[in-house]
Amino acid sequence: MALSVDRSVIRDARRLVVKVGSSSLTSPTGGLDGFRLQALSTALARQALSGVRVVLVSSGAIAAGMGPLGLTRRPKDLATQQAAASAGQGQLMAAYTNAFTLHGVRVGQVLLTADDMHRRSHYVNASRTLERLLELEVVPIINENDTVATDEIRFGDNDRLAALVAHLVDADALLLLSDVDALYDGHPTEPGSRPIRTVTSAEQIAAVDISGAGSAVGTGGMATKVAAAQMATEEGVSVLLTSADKVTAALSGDEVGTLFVPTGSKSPARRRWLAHASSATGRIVLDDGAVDAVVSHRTSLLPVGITRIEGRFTAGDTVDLCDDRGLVVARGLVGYDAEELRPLVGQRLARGPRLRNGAPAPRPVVRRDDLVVL
Ligand SMILES: Nc1ncnc2c1ncn2[C@@H]1O[C@H](COP(=O)(O)OP(=O)(O)O)[C@@H](O)[C@H]1O
Ligand SMILES: N[C@@H](CCC(=O)OP(=O)(O)O)C(=O)O
Repeated sequence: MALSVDRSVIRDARRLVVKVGSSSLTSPTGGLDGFRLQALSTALARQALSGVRVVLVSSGAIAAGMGPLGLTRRPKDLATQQAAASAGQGQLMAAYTNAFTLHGVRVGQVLLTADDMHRRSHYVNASRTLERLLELEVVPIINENDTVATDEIRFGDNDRLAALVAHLVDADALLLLSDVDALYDGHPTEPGSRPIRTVTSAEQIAAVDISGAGSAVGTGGMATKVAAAQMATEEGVSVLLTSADKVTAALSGDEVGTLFVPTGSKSPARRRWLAHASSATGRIVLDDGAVDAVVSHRTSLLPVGITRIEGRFTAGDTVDLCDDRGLVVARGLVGYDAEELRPLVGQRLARGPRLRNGAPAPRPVVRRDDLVVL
């Protein structure tokens, strides 16, 4: 696959997801910075008016809610974060609605929790809604539904959410806008740190220090941005990371920021969901023969290859398929309830489609079309 390392892929993207972090929308004392939000909205409205399908993933609800709640620092406990998000999300959407409306562009609020991605039916529903908004030439503005997201069902950060949205809407490109203009080969505050212009593989930046704390109002930090870029590029999406004040240059394809080049090609939507958005409710341990069959030959998983099952899953759930050392080698939709499958574990098939006791051969535990090798 020819490596496209120039930024025209961002300029020419017909479907573009843009993620903007809290630090790029708020003033140093917290609260929304109307000027910065307006500047971003103008750039994105112009892109939308040129015919590009734009989806905005915007942080900033918690930061926007700090002022009204009299908070001078980002709250650390979940309940106060949720209260701040509740007070701030409305302000965030009001500001975006006014800013985009100045350009005659309509926006729509979409709040998601990780559960909306984990459940296949919810994922398909979110995809359908976003598709309809784009057809109606509305710019969807997405944020995590912080007010109802509990620890178990949080995305945790909008960088990961943005990568999942890029999969969901079949984006050509993902633009990550932050308070730093690129990924640096060391913490940007360290003397001698230099921007990395192009990333072609995870190995290339494995040694880069991205652990440094993010902004006072942010959640993700650089680690979540790199993880999001890798999740997107695995599925053929080009990713550009730069600062929000460079959005116009980025959308023009100028040589700004760090470009993460696609490392894989787009897989079918169902496999994309299985590999990145689904969440396993159980584990099935395979013997070596079954691992080879599933991983190397992409066959369905039959009871005979199973040595153990863990968890209380039901038919249709997502389960992890592991080898005997516990390494997850694949993920798939299981065709049995755990209690129904337990007695069949290890069952040897007689020759042909019958068990030794003459009973008809059981249906596959995970059909080949319902599994993805990780
Ligand atoms: N190697 C690195 N290159 C660039 N920035 C880094 C690096 N390591 C840590 N950072 C920090 O990550 C921060 C961006 O994360 P964050 O503050 O959460 O932004 P946002 O609010 O946009 O999500 C930068 O401000 C920077 O201080
Ligand atoms: N949903 C949260 C954003 C969480 C988040 O990822 O923030 P950031 O690291 O600034 O992108 C909010 O709106 O404040």
